[in-house]
Amino acid sequence: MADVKICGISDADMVKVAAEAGADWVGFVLVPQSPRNVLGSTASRFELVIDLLLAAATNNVRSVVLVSDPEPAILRGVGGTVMPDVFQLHGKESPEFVANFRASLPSSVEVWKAVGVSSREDLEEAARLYRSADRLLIDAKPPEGADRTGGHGAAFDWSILQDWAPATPWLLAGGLTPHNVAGAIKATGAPAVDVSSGVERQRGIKDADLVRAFIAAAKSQDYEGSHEQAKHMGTMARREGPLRRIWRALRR
Ligand SMILES: O=C(O)c1ccccc1NCC(=O)[C@H](O)[C@H](O)COP(=O)(O)O
Repeated sequence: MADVKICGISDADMVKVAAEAGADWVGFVLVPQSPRNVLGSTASRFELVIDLLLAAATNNVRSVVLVSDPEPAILRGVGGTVMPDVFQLHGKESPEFVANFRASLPSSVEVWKAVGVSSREDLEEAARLYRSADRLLIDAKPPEGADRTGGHGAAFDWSILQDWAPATPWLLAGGLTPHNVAGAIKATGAPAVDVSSGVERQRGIKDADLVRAFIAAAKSQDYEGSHEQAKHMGTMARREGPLRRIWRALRR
């Protein structure tokens, strides 16, 4: 069963929704250009980040702080408050930066490196360069001229992943939705998946039913349907509770 990360959450209620639906990680974006940014611009810039990290801890779901070519002050600021379970580096961080950052943290905190790919060569290069990362997040390349590196709802050609077996654990990201995630897991063998746009009702605003539907589909791996069916599935997943969901999945 694939692990699931719901990325770009910006309020504590949605942390709870994702945790109750069975998410393995919740991600918080600290990138000012992002519509999901949770980093404030004033002296209390970490206030919301701290609230979200505490909400994740309270709801027993692992937290991922996402940064992109971060200023040292941001890393020091987060690390000096409530330590997340994971730092996800989603910019042009060099292999040396990743290795040094990894070495500076306790082993209980993971460092993930996100890479945009469009070819087999990109995948192989990422696996070779970023051996020190605890996980690779394999995403689509950002569109030409984009002001941020992720969260665009764009997929890449999954066929490049065929028989790819890197030494480093990895997650599949980019353009995943409740409708395509089960197929994506089947097609690629991804051990974990990540989503942001595909569970939003409008850019930057998460939809609780789509979050539930995505997690249910990723965990059962056999769901395909329309947007409305997906939302309905999310509602049913919420009503049924985890045992009933498992029972239904086993009966299929
Ligand atoms: O989500 C953002 O706005 C974002 C901004 C800057 C750097 C990375 C960002 N997101 C990274 C993620 O982990 C997304 O979940 C990943 O790119 C997949 O996004 P999507 O295709 O929208 O599901």
